[in-house]
Amino acid sequence: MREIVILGSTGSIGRQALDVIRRFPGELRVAGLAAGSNWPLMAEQIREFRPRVVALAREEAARELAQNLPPEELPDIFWGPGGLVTVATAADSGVVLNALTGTVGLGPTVAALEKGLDIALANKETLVVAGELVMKLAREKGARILPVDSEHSAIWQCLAGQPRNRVGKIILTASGGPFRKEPADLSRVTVDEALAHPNWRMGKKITIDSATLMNKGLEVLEAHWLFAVHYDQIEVVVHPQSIIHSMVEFVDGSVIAQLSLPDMRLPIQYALSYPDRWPGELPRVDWFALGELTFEPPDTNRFPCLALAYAAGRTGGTMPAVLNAANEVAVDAFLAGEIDFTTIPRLVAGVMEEHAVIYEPTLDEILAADQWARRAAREKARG
Ligand SMILES: NC(=O)C1=CN([C@@H]2O[C@H](COP(=O)(O)OP(=O)(O)OC[C@H]3O[C@@H](n4cnc5c(N)ncnc54)[C@H](OP(=O)(O)O)[C@@H]3O)[C@@H](O)[C@H]2O)C=CC1
Ligand SMILES: CC(=O)[C@@H](O)[C@H](O)COP(=O)(O)O
Ligand SMILES: [Mn+2]
Repeated sequence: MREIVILGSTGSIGRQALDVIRRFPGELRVAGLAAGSNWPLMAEQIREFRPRVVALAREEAARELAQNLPPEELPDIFWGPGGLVTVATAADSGVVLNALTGTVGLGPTVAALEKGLDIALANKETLVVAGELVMKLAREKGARILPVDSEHSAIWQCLAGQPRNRVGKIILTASGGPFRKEPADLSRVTVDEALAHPNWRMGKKITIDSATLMNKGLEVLEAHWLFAVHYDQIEVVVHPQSIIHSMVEFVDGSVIAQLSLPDMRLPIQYALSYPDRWPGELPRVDWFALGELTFEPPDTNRFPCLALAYAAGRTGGTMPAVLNAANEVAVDAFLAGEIDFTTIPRLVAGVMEEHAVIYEPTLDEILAADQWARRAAREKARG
């Protein structure tokens, strides 16, 4: 029986992970859960999955949770960043699934790795912000980082059994988002339009990132760290159907791709079953109903965030943390109706231009750069 801790259990990935666990009661059991403010859903999850330990973002939410569960069903309840770390390190073995959104995912990832625990990583911001430190820590502690992001799960599967020094390039597929072709003027798109992803139902932050193509940019950095490939070896190809989740081209010109219907339960399940594959009833590709699979280059004039992410990755040091933090603030401001869609890349670029990069930063220097970028981005968002 594999013990699973889920950080972000009330979110899109967290809920789908619990659905996977529900399907494999003989293989997986929930040891701990953590979430932000959604205590009513957390209460339901506790009743069904009986974790030993849980955490919420704030003390008031934790109190509400405790008051709304019968004493015999009460797990140990914690809160705040410390609570996240307590839950992340609650098991002595098994897998910690990090499905938190944003930089808040970094602290518990580091804590779990320090303890030598394997991480199933959906929270791409962890690697964007501190990829070098996180990968080094995982190597030192003998812990595995199991990719959950669909593209990185695909690449991981394509690389299985292949010589790592024979990779020519990684081809990251992108849906292109809801504004791939239109409208011509992106400054007037609404929040609802930006949240209408053509293929995936996800949390708000990643859905806006998909619409700006920042999601693909963050995934370029994530691939760089996970698979130790240079930025010149990572190509983004727009594939609007989201059936091919990514590909690897080897030095002899052969290309291996991973295909499936767009359903995150598959990469989640693979990370939790690895190195095995478990039989299941997730929807299958119907080849004759599929229609065309098409490919086109990304338009970086229309979507400058992709180029900004490559630039931040190539610069290195604290720049990726600044890119990520400025983007988090910009996305929040767009969702709150404070800035328009085209201001997101302009704001991120402006903050990056003002940043004095620290190379080979410590974790504290990365966190300080993150805080600086948030302040700078908030000022710009206020105009
Ligand atoms: N959704 C998807 O299909 C995919 C997501 N990813 C990545 O996975 C991660 C999660 O995405 P997604 O599931 O869509 O996001 P959601 O917004 O749906 O869920 C985020 C989760 O994090 C919790 N959370 C937020 N802030 C805090 C905090 N301060 N302390 C504790 N918990 C907190 C939320 O709790 P609450 O709701 O209770 O506030 C929620 O459980 C992101 O990094 C995303 O980029 C990657 C590939 C696909
Ligand atoms: C499901 C998943 O992994 C998302 O990151 C997805 O890739 C978003 O789609 P885009 O290709 O539009 O960014
Ligand atoms: Mn992805």
